[in-house]
Amino acid sequence: MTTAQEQVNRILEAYKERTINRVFLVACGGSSALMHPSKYFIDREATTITAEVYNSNEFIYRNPSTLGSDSLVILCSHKGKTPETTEAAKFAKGKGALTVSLMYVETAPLADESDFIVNYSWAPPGQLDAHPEIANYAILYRLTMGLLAVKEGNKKYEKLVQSLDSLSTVLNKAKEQSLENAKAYAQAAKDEPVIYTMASGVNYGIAYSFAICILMEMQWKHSHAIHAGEFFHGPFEVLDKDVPFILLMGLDETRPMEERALKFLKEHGEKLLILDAKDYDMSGIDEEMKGYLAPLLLNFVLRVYAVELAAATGHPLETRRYMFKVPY
Ligand SMILES: O=P(O)(O)OC[C@H]1O[C@](O)(CO)[C@@H](O)[C@@H]1O
Repeated sequence: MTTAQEQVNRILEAYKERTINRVFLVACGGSSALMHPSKYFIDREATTITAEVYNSNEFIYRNPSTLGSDSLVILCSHKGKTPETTEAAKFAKGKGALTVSLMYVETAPLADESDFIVNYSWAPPGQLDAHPEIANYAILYRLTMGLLAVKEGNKKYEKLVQSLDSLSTVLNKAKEQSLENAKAYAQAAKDEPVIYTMASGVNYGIAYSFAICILMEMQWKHSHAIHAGEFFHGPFEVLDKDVPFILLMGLDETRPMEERALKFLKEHGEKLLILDAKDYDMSGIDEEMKGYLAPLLLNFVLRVYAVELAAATGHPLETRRYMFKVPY
């Protein structure tokens, strides 16, 4: 097997051979959540290229009229077996798009329907990946920052590659710093029937994945990922001293929205978990990359909390009643 970096390099070469003016980021569930930071990056930095995040099934039903030979479609599925995502790759290829699929296995139905694949590194929740610099979030940034480097001369790709060398150290320190707090939080929150998550900008996808994958899928707790700007347009009405909220504070341009939500949460709520990227040591990460890489840090820290929550609830993260068990 070639290394993920070699696979990425080949894809960056392939970008040079074609016109690309639109990126579709297509996946389901947790794999969809991890596409959001890359859309944020393209929205902020690209001058000629746009990006959209689609659920795989909706991508086919909605059938965007701009999907065609000038499109890059990036798909992701952990084991490359989610049927909607394989169908979406086939659909995109049929429209003439360049299809690139991420998965952590070497062979899978999704690979068969894609022009290129990247095999990313993967570790179970809360465990430090031996190679976080080539885990899924990092690969997505390599592919999207690499795209803007190739097509628009954007300089962030080099800064990304250098910064990713320090990611392992950053995450290691974050785990040490979080473990005791995570254990205490898990004891306090284990019997809560509902926990809301909130974030904005580059971190919204992280809040979404913690709500739908960790709390709902893996802990069977009610949840909803609330956008920090949308909080004031409905959701804040449920806030009270006994309603738990998790707020992610990032380092990106939308942080003022999270700060506004924090102020209100502190005034009217009590059961709050605030995870602020500012509180972690991000030495080695380029200043210009800290905002973009904060979701990788916060996502990892949240997984440390997830492991402790599962231990406290006695509900293993692997337990499912429907997923992969009944027809759907
Ligand atoms: O397509 P993937 O990434 O293999 O996803 C399969 C499942 O894994 C999750 O991402 C997390 O368990 C779910 O949301 C999804 O249904």
